[in-house]
Amino acid sequence: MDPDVIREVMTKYHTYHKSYKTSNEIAKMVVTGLINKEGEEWAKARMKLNPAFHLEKLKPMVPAIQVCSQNTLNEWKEMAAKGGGFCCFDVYPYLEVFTSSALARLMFDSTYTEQLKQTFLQLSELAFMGKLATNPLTLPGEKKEKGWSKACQSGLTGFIHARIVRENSNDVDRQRIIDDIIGQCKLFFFAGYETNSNLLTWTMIMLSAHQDWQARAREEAVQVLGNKKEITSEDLGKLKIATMILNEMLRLFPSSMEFTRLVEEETTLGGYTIPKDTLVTCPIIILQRSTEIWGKDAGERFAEGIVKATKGENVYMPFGWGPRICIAQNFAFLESKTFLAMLLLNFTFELSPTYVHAPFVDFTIHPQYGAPIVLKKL
Ligand code: HEM
Repeated sequence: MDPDVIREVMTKYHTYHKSYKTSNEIAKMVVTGLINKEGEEWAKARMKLNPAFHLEKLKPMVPAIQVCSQNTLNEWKEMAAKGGGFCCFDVYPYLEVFTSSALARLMFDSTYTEQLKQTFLQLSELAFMGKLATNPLTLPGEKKEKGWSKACQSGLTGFIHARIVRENSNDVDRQRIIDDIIGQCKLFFFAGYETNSNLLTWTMIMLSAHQDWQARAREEAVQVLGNKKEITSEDLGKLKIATMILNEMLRLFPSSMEFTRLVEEETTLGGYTIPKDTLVTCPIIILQRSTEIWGKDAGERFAEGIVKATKGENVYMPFGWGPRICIAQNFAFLESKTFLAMLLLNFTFELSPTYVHAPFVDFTIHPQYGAPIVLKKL
């Protein structure tokens, strides 16, 4: 797989379209917002959304992410207290709740209320059905999904109304704005909760297996954060070991193994003629896992950043590449680093003997049998 060919596919977004066209009704409910747009329509929508994801705009969110992290860790502390300082459980579902609650902050500036939790649960049911709906056939159970879709729609409408009222923007065509925002919210939820919980889950699994790195990351967290009550984005910027670890996790377990694009007009690529209506797949996992390119393991590879680690080559794309690169990578890092640092300050952890290493791929790469981990309160 030639990295330059992948670069070409990912960069020329007018020629290589995201291939989310489907006649399946469930998939249509799931694939909404920015990801469903092409050409000028996409460019306009992306331009509107970009500022909300600039690092400067996101920095003030760190305290709210810290509260979400603390809530999850408090639950773990309670479990540990009952077990004499130890607990053992599958961390994956808890990390999904954590990432959902952080998204609630991002989207609605709201805590993770019971009502929002219900809406997100319905959305994740829809996402699950969406994964099954990768063929054009109508699946049994679709009627139920329509019910969920309606319920999500009305749940989200409530939260958006509350925010519009709070922000006093009552002088415009509300329904149009609301429909548009709902589409984006659904997408942010689908794109954001599983990707980030996967990243944190693999990080916990791998740091359990590599205690030396866990110790290094903890030492750094203690040095940078000590007993600080409130974490800032500047603190997070100093967590170099944590950043190296997260980069390596995204190399080994990228959420998307491959990117698929649809060629709508005949074109040429890498010396080949590609006929109209062909799907082109870029399997980035092959590049990111190539021992020829990367050697055997991470070592200190990411110590001086991604450009040095890749020697400037286009071989590392966990957030995609080109104009349609992930809009929220800054948010993903703020969220993951905050949680990881707080986790390291509160617990040591190792793999449960029941853990089975079985990376499983549907839309994302996650552990097929969960992530049972033994945590010890520090
Ligand atoms: C570790 C976390 C994440 C990873 C690894 C990740 C990965 C990706 C990748 C690979 C793409 C490009 C897909 C393609 O080109 O086919 C993408 C796009 C996107 N991501 Fe993320 N993502 C993460 C977190 C998030 C979060 C938290 C959000 C929302 C809050 C989000 C929202 C989006 C959106 C809206 C797009 C579409 C951009 C466009 O088409 O212009 N992602 N993401």
